[in-house]
Amino acid sequence: MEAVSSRISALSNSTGEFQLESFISNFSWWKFAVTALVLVLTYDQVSYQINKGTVAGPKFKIWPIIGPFLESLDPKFEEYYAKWESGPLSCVSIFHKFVVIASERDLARKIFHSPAFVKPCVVDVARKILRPTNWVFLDGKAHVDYRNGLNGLFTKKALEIYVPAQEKIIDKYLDRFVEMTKEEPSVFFPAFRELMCAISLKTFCGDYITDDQIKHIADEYYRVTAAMELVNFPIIIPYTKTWYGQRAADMTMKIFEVCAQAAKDHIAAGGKPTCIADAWVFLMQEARDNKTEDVNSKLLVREFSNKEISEAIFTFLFASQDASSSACCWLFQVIADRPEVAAKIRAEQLAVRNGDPNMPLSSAMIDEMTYTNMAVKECLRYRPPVIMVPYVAKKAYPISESYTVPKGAMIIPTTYPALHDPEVYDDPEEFIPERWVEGSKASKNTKNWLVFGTGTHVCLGQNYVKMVFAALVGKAFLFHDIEHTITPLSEKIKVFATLFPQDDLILKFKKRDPFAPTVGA
Ligand code: HEM
Repeated sequence: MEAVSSRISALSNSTGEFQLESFISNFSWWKFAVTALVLVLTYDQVSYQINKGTVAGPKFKIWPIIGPFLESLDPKFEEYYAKWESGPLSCVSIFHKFVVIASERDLARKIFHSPAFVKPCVVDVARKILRPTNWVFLDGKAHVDYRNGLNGLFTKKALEIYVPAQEKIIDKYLDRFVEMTKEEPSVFFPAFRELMCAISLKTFCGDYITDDQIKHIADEYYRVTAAMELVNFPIIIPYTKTWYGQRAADMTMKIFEVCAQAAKDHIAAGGKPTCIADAWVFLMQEARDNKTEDVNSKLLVREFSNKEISEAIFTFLFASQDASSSACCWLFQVIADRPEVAAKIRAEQLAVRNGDPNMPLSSAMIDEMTYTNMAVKECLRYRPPVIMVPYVAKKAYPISESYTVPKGAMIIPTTYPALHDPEVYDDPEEFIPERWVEGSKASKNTKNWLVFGTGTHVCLGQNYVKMVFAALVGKAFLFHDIEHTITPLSEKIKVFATLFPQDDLILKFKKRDPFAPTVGA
């Protein structure tokens, strides 16, 4: 009996081996490749279905593996808009990245306010460009503590210190714009990027940074923006976009390091703060000498190295440059197209200077510019520079009763839909500064005001932004006639990290008598 069964098993073994052998010998490479491909494609579609769950999105990944990668290289505002309209939560999958987009106000707010589940998501290459040691990559308590230490640089008292340096730069560039467009109108997208960069750099580094360095950084900075594409090769290869971006960032941080040391020398010699670098060193000194009662300032008690200060200042430039350039383009376009708004701004600018147009700017004066501030606020609502803020789920995140964002997925709160909500803003597609008068529906519904995000990562520079823009457009329109050449693309929106007019904004600046009657007020 045993002999029979062992023969049978030997036979079946040898048959099995024979079948396996012939299977392997018949299994050519192309069959292997096809099988592997089918498995990968099936896995890609199945994991997409599992992640997608109940949220809106294509039934299948129409482009297997890559998803809408090609569209992401040239993003269109209309495509984003269609996505937001497709449901309160919608999704896309690009390569291995699964992305959930929240277009409803309360869902967006919930994400901003869920630091236990989510943290800001930067493209992989950002860690290399901003350096892994940078404070922006801190999470939880470490982030809150570091950030509280920086708050002192953006208080009302601190912002006041930076106004004279900002005014000098504003005046210089406004004169340059007149000269630049003496013969004919010019495209202003690059000019406004340079202006924004110059204002930031003067605010951050005061007179420690030279005009040549400002020009050089402004010229090179676009390489940093260009390097931050959604999908990047994980290694920085020489002469690619990411390589140029990293070089531009390193060059800028080196300049900031030298400025940080100059600020330390200035404050040590008893100098008064004039810029952010000074203010930081000054607060550090006060904390060290135990001269401050402010709990947040006490967080600055340790010695921050020049490298650390330079990295943090670079994050201010990084956070501000694209968003501020976008806001600047829309503000000038929108006001130049509306003579009645320009007229009100001019009248107010003369009034806050008590009829003396040459009175230097101050933060108290900027506070008094009620209408100008409303125009700035309305422009930030009408064309919010940042329309989506990418976060990543640190763990499975139950965002609604029916949907849990999978761990590792990107989760993106939007700002645009809340800022164009017709229930809060009548005629949301119209630019109406008056909607912000005190006590109005718009100003009471603060939950919709997502221009600067909300929660633990809310924009550190938001008060700074409002002050700079009120100061800038105030002076620009008081002293200039600004003509906008309207083209069929002026109102069309281009996405380049933030939003811009598709024709890159064509303007002409002409000096005007600040006492000239304001037509249309
Ligand atoms: C119009 C101009 C600006 C807009 C629309 C804007 C908008 C934003 C938004 C939406 C966020 C994300 C907030 C969140 O996740 O809740 C942010 C973060 C940030 N912004 Fe701004 N920003 C502007 C200019 C600036 C400027 C001028 C500075 C600095 C001088 C700045 C510094 C920062 C920093 C440091 C963060 C990160 C804060 C953190 O992670 O704790 N921003 N900004």
